[in-house]
Amino acid sequence: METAPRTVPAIIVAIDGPSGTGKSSTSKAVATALGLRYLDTGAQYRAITWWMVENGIDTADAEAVADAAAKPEIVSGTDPLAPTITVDGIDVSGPIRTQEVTSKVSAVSAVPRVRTLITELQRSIAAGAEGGILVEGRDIGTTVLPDADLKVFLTASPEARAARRSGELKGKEATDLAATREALLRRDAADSGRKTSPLAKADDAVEVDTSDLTLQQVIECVVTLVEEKRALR
Ligand SMILES: Nc1ncnc2c1ncn2[C@@H]1O[C@H](COP(=O)(O)OP(=O)(O)OP(=O)(O)O)[C@@H](O)[C@H]1O
Ligand SMILES: Nc1ccn([C@@H]2O[C@H](COP(=O)(O)O)[C@@H](O)[C@H]2O)c(=O)n1
Repeated sequence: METAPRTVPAIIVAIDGPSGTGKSSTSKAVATALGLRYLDTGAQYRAITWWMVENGIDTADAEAVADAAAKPEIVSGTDPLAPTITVDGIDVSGPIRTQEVTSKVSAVSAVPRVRTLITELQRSIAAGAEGGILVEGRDIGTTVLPDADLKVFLTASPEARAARRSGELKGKEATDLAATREALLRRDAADSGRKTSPLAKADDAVEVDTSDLTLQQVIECVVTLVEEKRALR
């Protein structure tokens, strides 16, 4: 008797956590290893922030941001080996990483209308990912995909995160460790303190403290968690 080939059911994985805890690096590697699509939701909030700046909208004016929020068309490519992000057809993968965008993104992402629109976009991308998807951000497990099969919440000490970020910036911008640490903590405080869908750990998320783990160890840990979930389905 012929047996049908065993298909792996699509799995939805949510990875959340504060800035610099390793969400993007871990998520891309895990999605690549397991054949999942990958969505960087921070890039989407950065993209809408970039558009506001480009179009002269005061990002501190929540009403102006809300009024303009539906205008840009944001498109995310979900190949974990080459994720892409465009706004109205323009590749913004570089410009969304500037200091200016980083310093303004928390204000823009706190505007409820922005969150509603971006959350809808994220849910439609996840629903269309036939082979499963890994979505990383701040509110994926709590709000965007509360029924995700696996939720992981990455943490790391502010010192470890600042050291990692300073390592990235070396040679490009000033690498003052204390200033980097303060900037990270300021962004976390704004993201955790907003009213709508703040940065938070879902009750059913597995917390992984990455402070003393190498990136490879974190990747292996998350791969194991996904494989355990898959085995149960
Ligand atoms: N466990 C780890 N050990 C050492 N370095 C790490 C580890 N995890 C990530 N890194 C490094 O830390 C930096 C930040 O990682 P990454 O961008 O993945 O974090 P993030 O949580 O996605 O940050 P953000 O939310 O600000 O986008 C990168 O340079 C990455 O290579
Ligand atoms: N689910 C999310 C993801 C991100 N944000 C906001 O975007 C900022 C940038 O995120 P990075 O991961 O690229 O650093 C982040 O500071 C948040 O303000 C969000 O609100 N929800």
